[in-house]
Formats: sequence, structure tokens, C-alpha cells
Amino acid sequence: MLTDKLIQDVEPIIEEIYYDDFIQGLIRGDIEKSSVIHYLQADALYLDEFAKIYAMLIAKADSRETVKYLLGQMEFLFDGESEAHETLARSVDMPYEEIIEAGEWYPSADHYIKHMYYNVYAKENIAFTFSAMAPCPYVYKKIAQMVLERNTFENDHPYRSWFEFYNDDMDDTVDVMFDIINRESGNMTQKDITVLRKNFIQSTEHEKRFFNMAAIKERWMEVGVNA
Ligand SMILES: Cc1ncc(C[n+]2csc(CCO)c2C)c(N)n1
Repeated sequence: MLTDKLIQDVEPIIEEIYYDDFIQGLIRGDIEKSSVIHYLQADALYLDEFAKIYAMLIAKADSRETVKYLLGQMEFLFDGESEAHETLARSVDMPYEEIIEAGEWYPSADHYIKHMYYNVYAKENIAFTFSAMAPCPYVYKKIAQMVLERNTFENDHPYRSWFEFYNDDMDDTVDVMFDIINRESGNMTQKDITVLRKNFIQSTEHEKRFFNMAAIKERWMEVGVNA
């Protein structure tokens, strides 16, 4: 199956994400508050666009089952995932709404979401966009699973429930995206299948860059636009 190959392709990148500063800071529980804030600011914008991408895929979907799945994921983005964000907001002692007020499209988050939009606009088959989106639940599930397998957390660890959330709630999302990618790729040329693989690998690298973006509090250069 194609997705078995995708999983194999990205294994080294996922190991790197695990050892990078952001996840290690969460595991130790001593990540800088400003990095958590930076992440939440970028992620709130990212998730709103992610939901809109689901909405655009609804128009392209060829079965009611896929439409239902997409609607469910939109609901999850608006309600469910805020639970994970609340955990992070609590750890920095600030209301979530206040944190995200000052959000901006920092460079790595900006690049990632445009990778997804490119596939929505340039490619008719939804499998192209799904191959760019699937690392999103897949990487979070995999990282959470690795973290919980390799570490033991005290009950009052500030980020324990963040990892538990992504370990517990991602399987259905990943399975549906993988099913669609496998099914559609059955009728694709080798050249298009290579595009699916590249999309998946690049989005996994985007996930790594997104966490690092928060770790280094990445920003665009400041250039005055009001002068
Ligand atoms: C940069 C970034 N990547 C992945 C996720 C996690 N996530 C976002 S959408 C989604 C699936 C919803 O269908 C999941 C698991 C995140 N929060 N931020």
C-alpha cells in the first residue's frame, strides 16, 4: 500500500521532530512560555485555514461518506482541538483568546498552509491535497505515541494531557485520509504517485519547521509599511 511507503519515507523526519527543542521542552516541562505562545498564535490561524481547506474539498468530494467525514473534521477543528490548545494556554497562565489576539502568519506556518492551498487549487483529485494534509494528524499521533511510550509523566505534568489528546483522538482521521490516498492512487500514473509522496514528505518537514518556528520564535523581517 502506498501509505506504508509514506510512513517509511518520513520515519527519520519524525525521529528528528522528537529530538528537536520544542517536543523535548514539552517533555521536560520547561519549554519557554514565549515559545508556547508563539506556537498557539500561529496554530490558531493555521487551524482556521485548515477548516476552510476541508470546506473546499467538500465541493470536490465524490461520495456522501467523504462529505460527512469532512464535515466531522471541520467540527473537530472548531471544538475538539481547542482542548489541546487550552492545555497549552493553561501552562502559560494566560487566557487562550488573549494569546491568539496577537497572532501573525510567521514564515514557516505561512509556507506550510500555502503548500496545502496550492494542491487544492492546482489539482482536481482530492488525494493530492490529502497527501499534503495527512502528516498533520499523522505526525501528531506518532509523536504523542513515541513520547508516551518513552517517558513516564507525573499526574501534574503540564503537558501530559496535550500528548494524551493526540495519542487518543487521531486514529480515525489518519485512517480516512490514508484510505482515500490508497484508493485514488490505484488509478494514478507513477508520476502523480511521486507527487503524492513528495507532498507527504514535504508536509512532514513542514511540521518539523512549524515546531522549530515556535522554538526560535521565527518572524518576518520588520519593514515599515506605514511610511
Ligand atoms: C501545525 C499543526 N499540525 C498539526 C496539528 C494537529 N492537527 C491539526 S488539524 C488536525 C486534524 C484535523 O482533521 C490535527 C491533528 C496542529 N494543531 N498544528
